[in-house]
Amino acid sequence: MTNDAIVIGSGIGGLVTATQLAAKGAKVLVLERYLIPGGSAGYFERQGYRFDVGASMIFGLGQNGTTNLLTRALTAVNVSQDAIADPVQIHYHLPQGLDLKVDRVYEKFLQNLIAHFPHEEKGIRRFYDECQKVFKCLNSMDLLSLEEPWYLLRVFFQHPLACLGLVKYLPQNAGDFARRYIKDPKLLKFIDMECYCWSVVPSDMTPMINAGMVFSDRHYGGVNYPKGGVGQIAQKLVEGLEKAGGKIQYKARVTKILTEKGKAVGVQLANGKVYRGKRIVSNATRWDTFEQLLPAEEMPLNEKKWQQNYQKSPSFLSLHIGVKESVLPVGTECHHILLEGWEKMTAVEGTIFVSIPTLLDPDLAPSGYHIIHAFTPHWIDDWQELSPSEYKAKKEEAAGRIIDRLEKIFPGLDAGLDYLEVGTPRTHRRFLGRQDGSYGPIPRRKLRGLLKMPFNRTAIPGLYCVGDSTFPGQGLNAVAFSGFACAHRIAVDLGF
Ligand SMILES: NC(=O)c1ccc[n+]([C@@H]2O[C@H](COP(=O)([O-])OP(=O)(O)OC[C@H]3O[C@@H](n4cnc5c(N)ncnc54)[C@H](O)[C@@H]3O)[C@@H](O)[C@H]2O)c1
Ligand SMILES: CC(C)=CCC/C(C)=C/C=C/C(C)=C/C=C/C(C)=C/C=C/C=C(C)/C=C/C=C(C)/C=C/C=C(\C)CCC=C(C)C
Repeated sequence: MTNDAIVIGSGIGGLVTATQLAAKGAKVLVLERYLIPGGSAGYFERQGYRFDVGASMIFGLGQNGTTNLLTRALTAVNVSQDAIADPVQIHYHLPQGLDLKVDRVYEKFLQNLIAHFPHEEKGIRRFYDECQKVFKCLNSMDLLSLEEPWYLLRVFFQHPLACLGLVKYLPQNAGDFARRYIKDPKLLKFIDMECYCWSVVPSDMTPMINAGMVFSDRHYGGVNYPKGGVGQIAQKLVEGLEKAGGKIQYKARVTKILTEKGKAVGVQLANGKVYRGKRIVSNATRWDTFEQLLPAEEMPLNEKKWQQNYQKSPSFLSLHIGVKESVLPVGTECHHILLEGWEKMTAVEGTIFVSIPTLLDPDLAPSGYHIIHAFTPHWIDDWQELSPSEYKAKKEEAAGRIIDRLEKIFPGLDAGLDYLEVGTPRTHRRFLGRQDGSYGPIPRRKLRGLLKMPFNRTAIPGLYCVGDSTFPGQGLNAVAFSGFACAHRIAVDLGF
């Protein structure tokens, strides 16, 4: 029997699409090139440590509202994931002595920020309260496919004010609101960093809808770490997928999307095997989908336009560190951002991101040790055409520079090292299957909010895209939304 849907890739976007469809009774096959599911939300194990490969700050595992999309995706296929609440989203170590913690409690966070900028109290409250308005609109309604007119009609009648609110915010960026309410240049730099650390662009280019989600959900459902590591989310989704009758194959690299009379009808694997499906879903990036899996010279016009609007963000240099527990004083927070000069915020090796998951789940490391995952932006071009010894030496030098800088917040780090593995943009390309190891698409210039971000259907009938190069972009909870929307649209198209 032909598959109802074939999903290329088992990132969170692909798995949410697959589980949603399987839960509705569709026959689903997921094809994953790697050995385990999860993509950027995967993991690897070395010497008793379980390291997260990418995603480390997890939204969407809350219990209430409608925006807890990871919890909802798991529940839909009768599985669940224990989550550990993170009391502080980020501890910022920023230039000009701006040392600040983003507390889970909204008012406490505002007070911490206002203490640094008492003259801007009004502006601070107006900006973050505006973000809360976006979130309240989203968190009041079922989140499904915006390409499905009956759904739009239904939510509009159920929640007219929330819908009109979202229509207002869709074409706007967070920076537009920040500059309207706030004047202090240092505070505006801080708002840029608040956006940059998850959207990889400053506030002027960060869609207001996404800022509303992140800046509010962290105080609502909160940032929660999945017990057992980030990789557990994908493992659980696969368990649910299989319970619901869906299938997944690993080491199954799709090299071609097959079309007949312009319609997507199946896929071909690297080993030549062909699978046919009524609908094909690509969880590979749009660049991979339209340049590698389909003939680049036949790229649809709207994809060319998308590439004119969005470019690949840099990749990351990642240090996966095992360290003696004595290096981290009691009370250290799980996530840190380090930047010494504002002008370096978006530069290569400018901002350093740090995640220490063992502070929340000690079982991820041998007893007496912690995991520190430190990462900083890097472009693949700087890592190409190196001999193996040059590559190794370049990794060691870069790791040395990062560790030196981290000594400022974790004195004794170097002396306390137990394990170090360095990942480069090449590592991300190879193991996560992402073109140039990119973290995802970023606007080439200031765009109108999310208006230019495509939904799931593509110009090729029968082919859908899901994941971070579809609306609303990067983030596990964001790609989970894209998965819900994609499955909804396909289910309607197939009459489920
Ligand atoms: N929160 C964080 O700290 C953080 C950090 C890094 C990444 N992320 C997020 O993770 C999300 C990624 O989710 P996603 O769903 O878009 O995708 P993904 O990139 O995680 O997963 C895509 C999957 O498709 C597979 N794949 C790619 N090409 C294939 C092919 N030809 N054949 C078979 N399999 C193939 C890959 O191996 C991978 O498993 C992004 O939104 C990113 O922002 C978050
Ligand atoms: C009817 C009418 C008239 C109308 C209608 C309208 C409507 C309905 C609309 C709607 C819309 C919607 C639904 C939307 C949605 C959205 C969403 C869901 C969104 C989401 C988002 C999310 C996000 C963005 C997230 C993100 C996150 C991230 C990215 C994170 C990351 C992180 C990192 C990287 C960090 C790290 C750090 C350290 C470590 C320190």
